[in-house]
Amino acid sequence: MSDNQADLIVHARWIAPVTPDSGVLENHSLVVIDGRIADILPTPLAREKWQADDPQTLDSHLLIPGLVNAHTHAAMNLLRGIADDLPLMTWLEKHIWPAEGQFVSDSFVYDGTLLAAAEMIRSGTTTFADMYFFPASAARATVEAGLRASLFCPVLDFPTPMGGGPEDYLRLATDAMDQWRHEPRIQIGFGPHAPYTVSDEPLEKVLTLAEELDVPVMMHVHETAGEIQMAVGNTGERPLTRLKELGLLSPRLLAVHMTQLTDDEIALVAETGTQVVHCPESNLKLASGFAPIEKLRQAGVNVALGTDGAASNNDLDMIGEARTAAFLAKGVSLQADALPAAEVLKMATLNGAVALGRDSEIGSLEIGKQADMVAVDLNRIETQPVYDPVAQLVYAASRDQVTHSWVAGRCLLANRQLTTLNEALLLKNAQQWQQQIAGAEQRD
Ligand SMILES: CSC[C@H]1O[C@@H](n2cnc3c(O)ncnc32)[C@H](O)[C@@H]1O
Ligand SMILES: [Zn+2]
Repeated sequence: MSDNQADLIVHARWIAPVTPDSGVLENHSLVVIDGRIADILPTPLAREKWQADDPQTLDSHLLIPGLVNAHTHAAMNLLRGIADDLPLMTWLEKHIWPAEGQFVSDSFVYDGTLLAAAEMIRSGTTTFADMYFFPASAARATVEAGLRASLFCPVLDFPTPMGGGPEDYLRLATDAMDQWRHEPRIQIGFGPHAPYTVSDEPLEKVLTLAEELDVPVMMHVHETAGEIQMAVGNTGERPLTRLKELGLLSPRLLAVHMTQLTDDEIALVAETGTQVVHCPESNLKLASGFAPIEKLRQAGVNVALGTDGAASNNDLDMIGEARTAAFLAKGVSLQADALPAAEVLKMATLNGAVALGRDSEIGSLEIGKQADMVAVDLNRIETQPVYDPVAQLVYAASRDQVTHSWVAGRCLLANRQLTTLNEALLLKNAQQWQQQIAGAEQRD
């Protein structure tokens, strides 16, 4: 027996490390020490070289890097189904913003983020990028769930339950950065909502602070044709031109949606190294348009994948989102080879980590990186037989096939059981919020 003691060993039927030249490894094992990947090697060798108290043998499973949901509004899980089948601005102005104005609070965000965390863990996400109110409550929920998050603090021109205006929002954001700077699983950034809700002066302050503090910035950009028409009507300029003039286009910016792009704008996004986050299901459901993903990729832009919030998607299922992204890219480009399965898996993992500036730690399964990974059982009627495990994951598997999840080597899902969260309590809280919110809607 070997004297190389590991904290965790996973013997997997397949491992997709999402590294440039490794493809899919068959009958390999992944070894974890102190939360990091210490070794990846053929299982017979691993059995000789390493030992662990409770090795996991997952002999019909594909092990992948934890999925990185690069854009969501986690607490909006409590608003799932409140307003459907509407275009963006009607949805926001007539339903979502009034509901948020009435109900969003510290406890709403804490309970909503915990509910979302459970859904994310059960569907293979280990890191999420969130843009929502009361980020300190979201951070508390994230730490309790054991997930990793990049929390983008809102900045808007107008008052909300969280603050009276830009000065408040900027102060709250820098306070949150200070408060969470010692928690390695939490990253805090700035989240100016959109070009149509944030004026030039606060955007200039966001840029100065983001550069000074070296943090990322996330913004909804070019989500609909209406957004462009409104900006051109009011200022004569398209929003992306304005952001360029303000100096915001850079690798620090995660531009979410980007469904309306000219070829020149695609070149500009590529030149400036701006990150794009694609949310195909939200764009489809709100009838916002289609992001030209294949053109962006061909231009060398890093494209990550996000679900957006559960009130516009209506789920936080990154496996489903990956399938939609692949099909949509093929449909929009009329090229069947657009966004192949391995590329879309990279978009859902490593590209998200790159967009968040966290790829030295997460996004792929490599020695030295954090042991953030999930196992998907392919031994189901729906995914047998297996010729290509990554194609099976993207084109045929469902999120309920995610059996195990680990963040920094800590198990958050074991045989589909949540280990950090109390499912019964989450359900009870969700139902209580529904009664309160639906009751108020009836009285209005
Ligand atoms: C400033 S906190 C986030 C803010 O964004 C709203 N929101 C959710 N989804 C979208 C979307 O697709 N486009 C624009 N704004 C969105 C959310 O309700 C919060 O108010
Ligand atoms: Zn959004």
